[in-house]
Amino acid sequence: MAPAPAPALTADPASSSSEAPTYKRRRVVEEEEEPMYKYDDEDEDEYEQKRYVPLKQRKAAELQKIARLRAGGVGAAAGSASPQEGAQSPKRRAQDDEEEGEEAGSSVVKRSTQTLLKEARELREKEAKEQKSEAQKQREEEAKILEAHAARRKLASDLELAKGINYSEPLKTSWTAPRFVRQRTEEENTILREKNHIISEGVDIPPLIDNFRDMKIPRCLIDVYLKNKGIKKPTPIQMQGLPTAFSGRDMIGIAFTGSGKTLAFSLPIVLFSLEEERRLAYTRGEGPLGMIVCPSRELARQTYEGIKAMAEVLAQNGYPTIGVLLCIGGISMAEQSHVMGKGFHIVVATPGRLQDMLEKKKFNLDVCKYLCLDEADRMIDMGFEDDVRNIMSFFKQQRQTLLFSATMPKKIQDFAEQSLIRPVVINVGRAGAANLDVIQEVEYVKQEAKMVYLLEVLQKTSPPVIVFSDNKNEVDDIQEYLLLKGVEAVAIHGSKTQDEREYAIKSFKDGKKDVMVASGVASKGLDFNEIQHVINYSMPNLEDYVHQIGRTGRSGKTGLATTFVNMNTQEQTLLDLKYLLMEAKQRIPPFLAAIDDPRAAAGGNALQGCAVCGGLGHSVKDCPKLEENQRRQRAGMSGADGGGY
Ligand SMILES: Nc1ncnc2c1ncn2[C@@H]1O[C@H](COP(=O)(O)OP(=O)(O)OP(=O)(O)O)[C@@H](O)[C@H]1O
Repeated sequence: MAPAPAPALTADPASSSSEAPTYKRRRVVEEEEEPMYKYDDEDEDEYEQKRYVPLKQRKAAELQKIARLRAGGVGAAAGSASPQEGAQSPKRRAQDDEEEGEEAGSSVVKRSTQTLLKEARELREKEAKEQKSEAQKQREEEAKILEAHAARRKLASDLELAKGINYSEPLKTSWTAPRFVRQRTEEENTILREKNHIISEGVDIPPLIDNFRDMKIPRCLIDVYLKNKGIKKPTPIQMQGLPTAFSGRDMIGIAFTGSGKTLAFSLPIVLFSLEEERRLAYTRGEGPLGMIVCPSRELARQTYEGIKAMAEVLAQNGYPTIGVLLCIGGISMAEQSHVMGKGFHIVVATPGRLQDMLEKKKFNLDVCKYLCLDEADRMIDMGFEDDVRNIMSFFKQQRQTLLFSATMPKKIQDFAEQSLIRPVVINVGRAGAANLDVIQEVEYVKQEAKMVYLLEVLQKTSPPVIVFSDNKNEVDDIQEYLLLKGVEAVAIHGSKTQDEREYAIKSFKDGKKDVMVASGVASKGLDFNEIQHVINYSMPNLEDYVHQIGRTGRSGKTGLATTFVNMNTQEQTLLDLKYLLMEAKQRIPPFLAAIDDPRAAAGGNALQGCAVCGGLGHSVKDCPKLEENQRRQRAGMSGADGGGY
């Protein structure tokens, strides 16, 4: 390659020797018949050497040259001498040439190679720097957004906040793990946790226990209640969650849908009640000892029924009676006055009705020591945060607080952790990951073709099937269409009366109806018997999607989920969905595979996920949930579908 004869080489006053490399290089150029690559500005440069050019002009010419070379990029640079060389000071250039060696021929090749390499390296460095600063900028931007998002008050009662009450030690309970469990080393516990895919964080985490007998649960509950439900062995969230709750520790339990979280928080409250009642029987006006708050009436009722069944089995086996109250909107509390009349231990509630009852002083939380928020993140998302905080202000003493959900974005975890006392965080799988027992199929269906296609998709499995739509009118339309086509379908959404909702759930649960058409909120967390197929008539946000498909594939059985998407589905959501399918090793349809992640092109870590909603396909900067929250805040509305009251 031909060198670029630069004026600086001859003009360097530091080159006193006649053997100066500048000289040799000039000879080489002269001897060459034609340089392999010709520098466009060569002649001009030669000319410039021979006349005086004022400094200002020289600088301007240098700058122009650099700009031209930059515009040409690496490819153009390879065809020329180095753009950097053009920008070098004369002295530096002479030094470079000195370093390049004495021999003319080899010096030509060597110099140009080195220049190109140097140039490429510099370009790479420059690009890396630019990328780094881009990533840095993005991180800073995200941190700011998160800070604003986290600028919520602690999830503590106003009373506690006002009085500056800060409990530092967890509650003490009389429960202890068996000796052989306590004697296990931390390494042994770690191995057991790893074997069961449990990740626990916190200080002094209670050891996990992998069978119900060793948990010191009354025999009748194991032999009757659990056996009747086909429950023999604890699931991972129960192995770690039950000993943690029994020990009085605050906890955040995150495990995929259908993994048995309900038992992990219901059983401890039942056993604490039993112990209290044995110690000193509850009388009229006393209680509750513990509370479970759920985001929807149906979920509250389901949990209530589970606890009632446990209490009945205990009573039938000679244990004291445990009073359980259901406190949800849409039912007459007078019906349950007999429960309140006797004194009761447990309340299962939705936030609105609970708040109402507390404000009307129908009962109080003077002795309440146990609070569980089921689907805690959803409750906060649905706008119940202030209700929950208000409920907390009715507590008069330290409580044990438990938060459970299948989706718990890191930011809500962080926020909740601040409000708990030395909490233990238990994760089974990634928060927000789909249940691996669900086969997920995603189909592109045009908006106008959906209804007809639904009939075809219904044939994929035998009943029972749930069809989800997030629009109440659409829920009604789908039910009507299915009924017209002879499909036994019921519908449930927040605008239905309580009787209609209860009828729908009961007839579907009892197998009298094949299809339930539901809005997401109304059926969240519900545990129906062996749902074969979940159809998402339209794609909801990713967290709702995970909860909705999680109505099938429960208790270790396999289920199918079909989701309709089309051009109305946001690309962001589709990208989130694509990553979720990849994570669960599901088939990715070509139209999803074709969606590129802009972060991947920018060199970002695509699979890190959004700290606000947990979606893997975007960063917090583009979080649709954050946008939705802001929109709601501006409009001053809650996201509840009427389901919580
Ligand atoms: N140890 C167990 N072994 C087998 N089945 C179990 C076990 N524990 C609970 N189940 C059953 O698994 C089903 C799902 O349990 P549960 O409703 O508690 O799930 P979940 O984790 O709360 O799900 P979601 O997040 O959807 O609310 C229920 O029918 C329950 O009876």
